[in-house]
This record gives sequence, structure tokens and C-alpha cells, in this order.
Amino acid sequence: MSDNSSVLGRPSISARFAFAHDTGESTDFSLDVNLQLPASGVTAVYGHSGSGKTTLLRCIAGLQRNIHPQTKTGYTAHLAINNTIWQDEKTFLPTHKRALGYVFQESGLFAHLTIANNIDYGIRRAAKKPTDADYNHILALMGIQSLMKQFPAQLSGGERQRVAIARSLLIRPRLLLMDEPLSSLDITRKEDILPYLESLKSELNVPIIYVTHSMDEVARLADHLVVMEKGRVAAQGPLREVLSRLDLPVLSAEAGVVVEATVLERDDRWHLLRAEIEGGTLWLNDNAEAIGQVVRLRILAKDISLSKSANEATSILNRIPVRVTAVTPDLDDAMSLVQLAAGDTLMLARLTRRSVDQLALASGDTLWAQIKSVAIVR
Ligand SMILES: Nc1ncnc2c1ncn2[C@@H]1O[C@H](COP(=O)(O)OP(=O)(O)OP(=O)(O)O)[C@@H](O)[C@H]1O
Repeated sequence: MSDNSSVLGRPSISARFAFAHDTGESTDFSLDVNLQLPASGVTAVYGHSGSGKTTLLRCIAGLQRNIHPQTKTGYTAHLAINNTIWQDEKTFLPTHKRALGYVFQESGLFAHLTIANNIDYGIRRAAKKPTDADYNHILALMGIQSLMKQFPAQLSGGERQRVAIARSLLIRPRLLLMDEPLSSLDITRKEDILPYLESLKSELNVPIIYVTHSMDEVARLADHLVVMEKGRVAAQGPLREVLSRLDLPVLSAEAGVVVEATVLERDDRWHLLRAEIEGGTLWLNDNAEAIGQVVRLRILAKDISLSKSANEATSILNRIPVRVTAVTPDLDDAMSLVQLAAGDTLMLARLTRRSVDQLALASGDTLWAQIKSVAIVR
């Protein structure tokens, strides 16, 4: 088998699909994607409802044969994971031969089986059985050891999802597909399960393709981002790079960047932390992070305003020097999006067009960004 799935020598996943649902009639949805993804970490696939996220996962899983709706002949499909071709003109590995785990919105557990038996059922169907050490590690990672004798109906939605995730990991997948795994959970349960997903990401070396339309989940979990629009890839790349782009209207409603910051000092009196980003320092709410800890911050475009003077009296704590790198109209006629560089850190600010006009903003201007609120992504 040939290997054309390495990008610059790094393990990667290459997925090229051109596909239309075979409805027997002319179809108005087609998928046409060409992705080069890292074979590590979390790749979030983000897009509005109907943009083709689930169809893409189903193609990767081999659940969607690529048949042209009119001619009934094969359509373009190529999928390679590291050095292994799963699908191309000559090859079609059926789903059960693809070493992948698939987690859906609903856990899909058998109601009449205990959690232990649900898990055993999954393992029996796996090509590669987990070792005892793997088994115990994954149960511990998902925090489900104490649930093994219970039935699915006795578990919360979040616990059921943790079991479903453990079951998909125990087949020792080379790729984990997750299709909105948190969308059936309420906000508290979502918060409960996110730390498990984070430890999964840091402790297991399984690449994850994670479909969501929640920007919160993207900010929290993703390393890499694919933005889908009408069956096409509107953008793909490292998370920070894609989120700082100005040309993605699909992100506009929640425009904002994710940056990494190192905690420098603690101000006990005001319950604040000072953290360093490339290009400046920011004060954050103190949530007991350790000095030296690296935290992810989400800075929304709507929370940044700009000022030409350094020492305006204001209640805003965070004020850092920035350079304007681009200004574009927003979807809303009254607003503009401004891209700013603080050192090497790119940020976005959403301002009224009137303010942009009054400040006579143009690329290259240097001024002060006032950041109203900085959320630590936890
Ligand atoms: N089996 C099918 N037959 C025909 N059309 C389908 C089928 N499944 C999905 N579609 C259509 O394909 C398009 C993409 O659907 P898909 O479920 O991939 O989108 P999505 O981005 O995952 O949406 P959501 O976020 O709502 O789950 C939609 O227009 C949908 O109606």
C-alpha cells in the first residue's frame, strides 16, 4: 500500500471525498472536501446545521459509499490514515475493518445489558483486544469503574456518554470519530464530561475528529479546526490561525480568538491572576491556576474596543498595545471586524463602522486594545 498521507513527514490523515446523497432524484446537497489533518490531537469540524459534518464522518467511517447519483458510478474518494489506505479507487475497507471508534449524540448502549456487558459486547467485536492494563486505564480515564454493574437507564446522560466513549476506545482505534457527543446533554452535564475529554486527549495517543456546532467546545478541545459550509471546506488549519481569519462569515456570530497564556502572578487581594501572552500581559479571574501554568484564553471580538491614547481613565484592566493588520466589513451593515496583532498574537475586534471611521482606522495603525473580559477556557 502506498503512503501519500504524510504532510512534511508528520503522520497525518488525508481525506478526499466528493459525494452526493443518492436520493434517486437530482440532489441539492453534495459534499466536496479535501482535508489534510494531523494524526494527533483533536480536529474540530465546525459548521452550521446541514453543512455536511455528519456526512463527512460517515464517509470516513465507510458508511457512505460514494456513488454518483445520476451515473451510479463511483465518485472520488480517498482516505489514508498514516501509512494505510482505507479507501481509494481500488480499495474500500468496510466499516468493521476500519480501526475506528464512533461516538454519536446518543450513547447507543443496549438497555437490557449491564454496563460491563455493553463494554464486553464492544470488545468481542474488536479486531485487537485491549490488554488488561489498557482496559483498566480506559475505565479509570472515563471514571466508570463504579458503574459496571448498573444498567444504562440507571445512569445520567453524561455517564452513559462516558461509557460509550470508553467502549469505542477499548477496540483500540487508530481514529476516534465523535459526532456532537455532548449535544444531548444539559449544560451542567456538558461541564461534567469536558474534563474527561480533555484527559482523553492528553493521555491517549488517538487522533479525534470531533463534530460540533458549539464554539465553546471548539475553544476548549480543538487543536486543529475545519470549518464546513454547504458541503465545502471553508477553512482548515491550526485552531489559532483559523479563528483569527477575517474571511469566514460562518464564524462571525462568535468571532474571537483562542490564545495560550502563562500565569505569572497572583493578586490575592482582588482575586486576579496576571498572565502573559505573546505581545502583552492580561489580568484574569483567579480560579486557582498555578503560577507557571499554561491556560487557554478565549477573547471574543465583541469584548475588544480600541483607543488611540494610552492613559484614558477607564474601568478596563486590560489594555495592550496592538497594530491593525486588516479591517473588513462585518455581516451586520453597522459593524466592522478589525484584525489586530499584539506581538505575534492575532486578535479580532468588532467595532461599529462609525467608530472605525471616527478613529480613521487603517492597516498599520498602532493603538491600544482594551479587553473587557477574558475568559479562561476551562
Ligand atoms: N440519507 C440522506 N439522504 C439524502 N439527503 C441526506 C441524507 N442525510 C443527510 N442528507 C442531507 O445532507 C445534508 C448534510 O447533512 P449532514 O447531516 O451531513 O449535516 P450536518 O452538518 O451534520 O448537520 P447537523 O449539524 O444538523 O447534524 C443536509 O442537507 C441533509 O438534509
